[in-house]
Amino acid sequence: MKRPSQDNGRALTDADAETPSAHAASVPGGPRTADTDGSQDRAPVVVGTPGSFARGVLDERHTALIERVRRATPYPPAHQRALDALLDEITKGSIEPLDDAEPGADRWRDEPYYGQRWADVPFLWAESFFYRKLLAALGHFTPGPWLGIDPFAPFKNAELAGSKVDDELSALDRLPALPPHEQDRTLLLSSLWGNRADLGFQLSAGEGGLGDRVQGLVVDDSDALWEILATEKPRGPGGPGKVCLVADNAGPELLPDLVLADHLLATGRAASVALHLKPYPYYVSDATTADTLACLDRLTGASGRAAAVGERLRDAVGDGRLILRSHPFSCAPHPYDRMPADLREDFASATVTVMKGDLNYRRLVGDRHWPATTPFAEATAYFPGPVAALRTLKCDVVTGLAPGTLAELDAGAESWRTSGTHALIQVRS
Ligand SMILES: O=P(O)(O)OC[C@H]1O[C@](O)(CO)[C@@H](O)[C@@H]1O
Repeated sequence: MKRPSQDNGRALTDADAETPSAHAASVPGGPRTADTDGSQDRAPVVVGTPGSFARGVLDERHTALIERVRRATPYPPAHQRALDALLDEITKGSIEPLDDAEPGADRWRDEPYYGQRWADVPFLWAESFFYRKLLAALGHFTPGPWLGIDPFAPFKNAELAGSKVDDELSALDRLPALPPHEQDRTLLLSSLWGNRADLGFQLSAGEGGLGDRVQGLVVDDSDALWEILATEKPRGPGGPGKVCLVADNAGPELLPDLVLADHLLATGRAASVALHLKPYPYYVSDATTADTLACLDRLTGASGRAAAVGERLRDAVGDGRLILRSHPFSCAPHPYDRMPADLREDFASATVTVMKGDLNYRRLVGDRHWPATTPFAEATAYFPGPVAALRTLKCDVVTGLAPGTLAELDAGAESWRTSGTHALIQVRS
């Protein structure tokens, strides 16, 4: 795999990345090359035919996930039967609405896709509704003994307890030896690459595990992000403002996100950080409030600098500088251009909103077949304030690539869009 040599005029050097080689994990269907197919430009991604990336997610990841969930927790017969019915529906049937008795079913009542084949509807909608139906099958919202039980908790807990996390937390002790700008960059990249810790993605990574990450970023607008956050800029009367950090995965991704949040607070880049979490378990490992509290415990239970970060963050929750939010729209099956007014106001009042991960990226740019060279600013023009995307590439959708970068990527490993080996930092000021 050749490395892209430049993007937006910036050299793609990245001393912090692990390795220059890319061993691409195989992704069913491989990438769509919509930019060479004018008829697909800007069309929403639909699940589509066998061989497409999206279809592979539905046919392979979702079916595998049902079996993993079933094995991880001893569910009673009614739940087992509901899982069987869901498996049957997604493999052979058409989309059935939620049962009228399901708590919160009214939120989904007016969706337009019931009765259609799963293959024929927007990918974003199909994935989101699958997770909602999985929770319904397991009684997650139904008053009773299974209310609020997270079916993904066994996987999340195992990952958070792992020794890889110990290593990453102890690496924080080496941070003070770096000059300030390198501390900034190390923590930003650690949050970015933490996005590979996505349990849904790992379901299809195969026995070889995740491919090696590629040195350098396909787009690196990090200077623009630090510029937005610059402490020496003239400030409003209240000094530094609020940063919205829209979290993605729990555990090994959320930990570096929390460390970054602490760094923004401690260095005066932010007076407060609003951490947007999922209101319920979603996309396997997406972070909820419970996952955040588990990460805070993991930090405070560590030694050295990690423990100090954990204590500071606990204090920050206590005095309102770290604000935990879980807006219902965070689990909605729609792009952010349909966000409700209260969420829009939250993002509009932030110095910058940092969107973590692949799904947030898809929702930010609308999960469309954009030509990959479409400016990121164009795809996010509707967003109510400065916005940054920190994402490893795990789906077909991408914007903001320089033509030369795109040509180099297309000449390399076929799966660069979906293998999680490449990453980007994009900013719209
Ligand atoms: O955790 P992330 O980075 O949002 O990724 C979610 C994953 O799920 C997908 O939406 C497909 O299941 C991919 O885009 C991505 O691999």
